[in-house]
Amino acid sequence: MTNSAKLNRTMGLQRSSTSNKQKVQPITKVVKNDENSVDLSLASITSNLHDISTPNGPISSDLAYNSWVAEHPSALGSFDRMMKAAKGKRVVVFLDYDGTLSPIVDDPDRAFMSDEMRAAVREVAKYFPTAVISGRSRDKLKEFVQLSNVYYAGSHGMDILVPTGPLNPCDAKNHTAAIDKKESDVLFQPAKRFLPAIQEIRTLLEEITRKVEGARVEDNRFCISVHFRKVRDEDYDILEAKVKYVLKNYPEFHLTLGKKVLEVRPSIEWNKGHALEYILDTLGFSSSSDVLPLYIGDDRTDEDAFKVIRSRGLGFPIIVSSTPKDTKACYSLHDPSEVLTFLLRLARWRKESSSSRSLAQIWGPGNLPRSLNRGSNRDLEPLKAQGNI
Ligand SMILES: O=P(O)(O)OC[C@H]1O[C@H](O[C@H]2O[C@H](CO)[C@@H](O)[C@H](O)[C@H]2O)[C@H](O)[C@@H](O)[C@@H]1O
Repeated sequence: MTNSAKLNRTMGLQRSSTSNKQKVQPITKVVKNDENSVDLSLASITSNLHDISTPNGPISSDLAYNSWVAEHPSALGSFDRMMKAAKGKRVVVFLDYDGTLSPIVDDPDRAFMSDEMRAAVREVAKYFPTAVISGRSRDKLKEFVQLSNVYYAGSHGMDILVPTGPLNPCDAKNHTAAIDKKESDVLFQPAKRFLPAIQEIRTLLEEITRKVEGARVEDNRFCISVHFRKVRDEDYDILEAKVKYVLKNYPEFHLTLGKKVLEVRPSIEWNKGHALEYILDTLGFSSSSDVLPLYIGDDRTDEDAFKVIRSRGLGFPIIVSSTPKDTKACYSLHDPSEVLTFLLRLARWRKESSSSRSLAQIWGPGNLPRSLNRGSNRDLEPLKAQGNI
């Protein structure tokens, strides 16, 4: 990154009010190079710059990234402003796993989270209700994260384990007592009825992709991933055709695209956005107007959660990306190492503001020194205040 890019990130450039148009939808034709997808408007702005080179190489990618960060300011550079807006609100933290808490690596079984990241998430979860929502199976997710003070939602939110709360009776059919867990926990599995078909599909996919070198099928319980990160470019089309061939006999399923991965999912109206709302409901936060969800994620499926936060009108949708991307997120972080820094700052901020709360009790209401005083109501609506909704 150039010095000017770093400076822009540190400053947390102000976002303009332009809206983004991408919708996360089932795909019919897959566009493969998803990790490098560029916002079309940026592409058009910078398309003529690709040939411009400096003694240090081409400048176009930095320029495109800087313009994008201007639209999606760094959550680190904007941290103080964000926290000022969060004062007096109940912050609930939602984290994606792959590409957010762990770096993207070739082997999905080795996408480990660092000890530092684990400690940071543990610390955040001490101060805020915290959930990890991932495309992974819930068991695998828990195996990676290894924390007992967070909530887990696997299979893109189709497998949620939460403590019993004020449950919506309409959802009762989707609840199962969590046998292996605490008695007070329930499992929410809205795609339960698809399990036998999902297992059939997994077996067929394993068989049919066996001869495509580098292809790998991962069982995520309520969805199946077909990885192509290690598949040769020239073999991709045949892999995609094979996956689609299997799906022809399963009209209740559809295909979506993640980072070098095709994902087979049951066609129910349930995604990470619904999972976020469900978890807020179950924790008893549904009707509170002072709840501020903060969601950090890097992939297409996280866009559903960003959209929900935008429609609530309050919260921080943060995308992790080192390249410009069309997104509904308002803020950005460059990579998992910035996620780590952000989480540490978040926990420290709450720790420090908790101590100033105790001071308020000692000093008595209204007697706090100015520097410790809470923000005014004007500061309590981050998205609105920034013109982001
Ligand atoms: O919702 P997420 O936690 O982001 O999970 C989405 C998918 O992540 C994993 O795949 C991605 O990460 C792998 C490890 O870094 C990488 O090899 C792969 O190319 C990425 O697509 C996971 O393996 C999938 O099952 C998840 O659906």
